[in-house]
Amino acid sequence: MDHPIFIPYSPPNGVPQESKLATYMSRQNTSTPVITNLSSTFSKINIGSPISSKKVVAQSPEFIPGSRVVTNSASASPNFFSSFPGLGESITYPRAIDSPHSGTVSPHITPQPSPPPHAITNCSPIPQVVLEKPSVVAAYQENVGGTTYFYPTSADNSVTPNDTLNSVGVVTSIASGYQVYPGTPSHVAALKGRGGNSSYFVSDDIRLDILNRNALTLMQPDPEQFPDLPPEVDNYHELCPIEPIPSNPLHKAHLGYQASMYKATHVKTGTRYCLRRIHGFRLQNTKCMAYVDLWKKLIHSNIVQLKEVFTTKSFGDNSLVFVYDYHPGSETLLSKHFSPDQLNGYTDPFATDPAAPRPYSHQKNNILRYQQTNKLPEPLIWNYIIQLTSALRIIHAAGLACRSLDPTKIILTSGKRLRLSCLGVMDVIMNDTSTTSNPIALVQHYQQEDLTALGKLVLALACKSTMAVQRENISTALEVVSRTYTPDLRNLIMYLLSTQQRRSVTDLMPMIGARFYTQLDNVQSRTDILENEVAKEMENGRLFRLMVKLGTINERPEFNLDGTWSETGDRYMLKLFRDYVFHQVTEDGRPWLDMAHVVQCLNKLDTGVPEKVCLMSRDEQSILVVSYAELKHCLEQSFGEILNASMASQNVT
Ligand SMILES: Nc1ncnc2c1ncn2[C@@H]1O[C@H](COP(=O)(O)OP(=O)(O)OP(=O)(O)O)[C@@H](O)[C@H]1O
Repeated sequence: MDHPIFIPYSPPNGVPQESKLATYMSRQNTSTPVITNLSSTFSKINIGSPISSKKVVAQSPEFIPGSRVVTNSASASPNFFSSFPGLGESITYPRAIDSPHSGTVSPHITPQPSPPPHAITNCSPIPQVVLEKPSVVAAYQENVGGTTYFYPTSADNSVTPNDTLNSVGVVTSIASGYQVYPGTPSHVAALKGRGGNSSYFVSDDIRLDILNRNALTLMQPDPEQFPDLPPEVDNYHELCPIEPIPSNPLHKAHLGYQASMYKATHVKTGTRYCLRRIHGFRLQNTKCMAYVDLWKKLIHSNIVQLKEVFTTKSFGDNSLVFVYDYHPGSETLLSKHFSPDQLNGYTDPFATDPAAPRPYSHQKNNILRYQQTNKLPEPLIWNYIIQLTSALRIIHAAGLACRSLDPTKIILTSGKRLRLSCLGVMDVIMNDTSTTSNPIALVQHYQQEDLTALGKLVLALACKSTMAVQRENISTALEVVSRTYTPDLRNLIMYLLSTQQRRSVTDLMPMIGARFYTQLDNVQSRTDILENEVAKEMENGRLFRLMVKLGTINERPEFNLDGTWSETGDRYMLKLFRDYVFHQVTEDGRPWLDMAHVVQCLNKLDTGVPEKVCLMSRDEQSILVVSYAELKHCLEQSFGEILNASMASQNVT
């Protein structure tokens, strides 16, 4: 590790014994600090530092020393990887205190704004390049912000600055000396209209969506509004109704049984689940639990997984509870596409009484006008078909049937994701599969019913009316579909509604055809976008952890009864570093804010690169030249002390 170089301004030949710097030096048992004359030292070192009074060429100390030729200093601007000018070229000597922040000033700099994100993404960080073997016979040339850098390359000219040769002579890439988010990849930037964004933080739409889901996940019920909620039901507590509990007990669902939905937290794991409670239900026998076991094993991106089923008296009755994964912010297909406020002011013409004395042509025109205004885009309907058939395919393959393919039992979450939400309920409530002599034939019958239900659902979506699937409306509805959608969609519906033949979900695949590729492309593009968001947040998360360590150490009022702990030794160095990173000011004393500077410094600290940095004491009397490696050591050391002390105190208590 590099020895830090201490540069006292006054007195010239040493650091005052009582100074804070001295506390740092005295902790350096193994390394002898180099104390040197300020100006002579500055003329020798060539490092990035904010201390400068004039604009100088952008240069990154990570570029190979000695192998770089800078050709265009005038137009050079600093970039994300080299925010600061080199000390060797221009120095503002520490002055007597003359700043508005008298006594507490940070090093002065000539602020040089970071380039905009797109410019940043164009820079090439070339840290720590180690060309091991080949003799340098040619130069690789690169222009960064108007400055041309030359790098040595191998004899065959095939080695770029990012390349090195491993011991067996095979070209391999080496990673940069410190981690950094390299900017939006071009293939994601091209998806901008589809959600790509070039900021360094997660995009607004994704952020809002996640915030909303988090808020719903953490939501607690108002005890005054729900006084009857049991505090605990089986292994679940913190029950919170997902929908208003119907005051009218005659509001029935699921074959005559009232049902209600709750979000709940598992007492042991803290995971949130969705409980579907069937009120007043007595389970006659447990044979149906074999089906529950089959459902529990079914995992698919288009179904809400069933976790467990239990009976309980905690609600004051005999309730049957189905526990599912919780998908916050979901809405049913019914409320998304068939609620009155989705009908653009129209009333559903299919819902009007067919026996009403109105000429048929009038009714038909009415339907067509309504349908034209409310029509769902055909790609969206195919998107739904692909997702629903995808779920049905694995359900049927598992020897099960959905039995609840209904717009109220299909939930929709962000990204147009559909999930079947009520699986297994019918198998338990009806319990008919256990009483029949031929359960396989019964399941096959229900599978056929699933396909009919799918046909009706697609027809309802295409006509934007749940009434379109009524027996008396079907022929008109099919006519409407023929007029407004492709023959493929009509044929699919016809196939699903034709009950004479035995149908299979796999027969739908050729009907979907090449639309499957469109869907795949959309999903993969979305994955690319989300992966880029993760890449950003991964870096942000890493820097956050680093900031937590720094914040835990900096300004700690007292440690182990030592009130000066955070101001002395390693911690003093970290305090000066904190000033260097966050408290820069311009020459006229204004705060200088540059996110790129902060990110770059923290990244270098995290990795502990050998690059040196100039830290100035607040009284501006001393400058310390120290490597990031040394700072990292200080950080780890100091945080380790705090960590150990915290664990020791835990052991005591
Ligand atoms: N697994 C789940 N996670 C989160 N919310 C869900 C989940 N399943 C359903 N929901 C939500 O719970 C609410 C009620 O669902 P439910 O299946 O009872 O529909 P419904 O329209 O109330 O039907 P019904 O009138 O038959 O009860 C809906 O808003 C739905 O989005």
